[in-house]
Amino acid sequence: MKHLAALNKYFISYKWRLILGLLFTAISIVFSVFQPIMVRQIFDLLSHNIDEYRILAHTGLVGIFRSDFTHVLAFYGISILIFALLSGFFLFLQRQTLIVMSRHIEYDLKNEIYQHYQQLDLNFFKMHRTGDLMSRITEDVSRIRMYVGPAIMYASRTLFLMVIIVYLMLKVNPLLTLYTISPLPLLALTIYFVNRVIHRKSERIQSQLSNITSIAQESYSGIRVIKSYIQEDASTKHFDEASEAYKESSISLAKTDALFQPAMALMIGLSVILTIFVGGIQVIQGNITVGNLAEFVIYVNMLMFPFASVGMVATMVQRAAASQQRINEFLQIKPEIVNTPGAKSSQLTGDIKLENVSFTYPHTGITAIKNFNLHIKKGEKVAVIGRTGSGKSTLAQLLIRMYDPQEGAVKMSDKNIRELALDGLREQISYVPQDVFLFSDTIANNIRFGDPTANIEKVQLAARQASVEKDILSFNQGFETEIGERGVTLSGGQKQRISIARGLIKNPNIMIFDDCLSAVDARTEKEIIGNLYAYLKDKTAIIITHRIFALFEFDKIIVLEEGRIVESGTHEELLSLNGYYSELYARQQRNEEEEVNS
Ligand SMILES: Nc1ncnc2c1ncn2[C@@H]1O[C@H](COP(=O)(O)OP(=O)(O)OP(=O)(O)O)[C@@H](O)[C@H]1O
Repeated sequence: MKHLAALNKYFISYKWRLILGLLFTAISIVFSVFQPIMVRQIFDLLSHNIDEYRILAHTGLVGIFRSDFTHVLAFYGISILIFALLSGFFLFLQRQTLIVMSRHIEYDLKNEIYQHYQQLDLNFFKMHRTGDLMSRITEDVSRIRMYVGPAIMYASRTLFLMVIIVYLMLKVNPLLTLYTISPLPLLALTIYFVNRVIHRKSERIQSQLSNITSIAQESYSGIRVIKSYIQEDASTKHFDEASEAYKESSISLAKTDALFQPAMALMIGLSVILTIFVGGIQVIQGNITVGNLAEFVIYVNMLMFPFASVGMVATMVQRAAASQQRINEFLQIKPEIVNTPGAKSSQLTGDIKLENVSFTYPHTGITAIKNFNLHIKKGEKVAVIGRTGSGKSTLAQLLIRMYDPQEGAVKMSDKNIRELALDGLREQISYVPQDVFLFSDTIANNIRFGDPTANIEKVQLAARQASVEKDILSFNQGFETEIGERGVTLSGGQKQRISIARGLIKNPNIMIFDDCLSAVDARTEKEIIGNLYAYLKDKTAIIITHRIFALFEFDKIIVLEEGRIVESGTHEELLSLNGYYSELYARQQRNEEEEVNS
């Protein structure tokens, strides 16, 4: 329960809605208890006057009596209707305040979690599954909403109703009150336990449903692999099994659900019988009137649902507490990569130094960069080459401060990047990652992601520089073509070049390309490199690659192995070393010759 205290700040910011909601609840209940009081008065009026009516029945006065009585009954009927309308109106206002408040809190909480996710660093995302992140922002927040809305509404209604009705009942007859309300706690308890069973079954169904969804999703995205390995039947069988389990659980839940309403009706019936039985004796003994008995029967009915909701509210609160605990776990995680106190933005010229840098991935213990020293001067073009897993991408991640090294310093324009404002640093570096990620949006907007203020001419220029403009114009809708699930499927090379265009449009002083030409053919690669020459003229560029770009004149080429620089120099210098670089170059030359010959 203590976890729910985290929500108090929302109750404080929506205090007026909460207070008004509770006030409307109380007013609606006050109007609703007029109905049993009036019914009692009608019954009493009837039973007092019935003898008089019998006496007058054979005289001419009966007509006058009947017409007067009809007027009285009509008055009561209209009054009951007016009070019911007033009670309903305030019930409407109660929902408008409390339920609307719960929607606002749901919205704020989702935003708070989403914003927090945006602040957290890569390490957090490596350590938690996407499904887990999603379920906390969707399912857990929905459960919190049930607590901040319906649970508060039902609980306050039950409380007000109980206080008022029990007070009115006690005024009439304490003994009958005791008999009437004694089955109610039992009802609340029964509903609580039935609800727990329903909840447990629903949880199982929910997880089976998400299992079915992921099986389906995986098989749609992997449909080419499934078809080429002729695994359609196996895939269908897998889906069938998951569906069967889901069906069984759903039927079992339906059975429990079917018990719920009859159990409630039985409880209400038993309470009404008890009230009529004990109340009837009290009427015969002259302790209460027939009107009181009718009044009590209505009270019992009025108390039933609120009491049944006590069980539901208890379950809602328990579930919300568990969800809030899960949400708090994430909200309490502090990002590790943050602005250090006094961090300032500073203009970066493109001078980069790595001094004795060592970096170990915290959750795997893999040391990807070891005692690394490198100086890249302003405007230099540097190629980083090395076997897979040698630490090339890690080096790029350290430069844009996705991680902080455990030892040594990364300096830009002679300032440790830890002392620079994080946004300012990342704004001045364009990083084109190895794994292309494009959003389900238009091509233009995907490129514009690098510079949201860019006009279409700038977008077109970036696409031209990345040698993808022709491809884009070949689509019917050109730059406005939607990509992603519902749009055009792009080839691997097209995606890579759009990703490059996104990096180029940003136009900063420092560019990092992380193996982002692997999916383009040799001719396109030459074209892009030709364009890049002019573009990168005054910029510092780090090009991580598996392939040697002999055409590009790098100021420096470094070869990494197990997180260390093992070779460094110009193209000619490295060739003369007869090491990894010259071996890679010879292999590449052979492949190219074979391609030409074939
Ligand atoms: N996020 C991560 N968490 C833990 N270990 C990682 C992570 N990323 C990379 N590593 C490990 O660090 C080492 C260096 O990886 P890195 O991605 O920097 O190599 P790379 O040279 O870029 O490889 P490739 O050319 O295949 O992209 C590898 O052993 C890899 O398994």
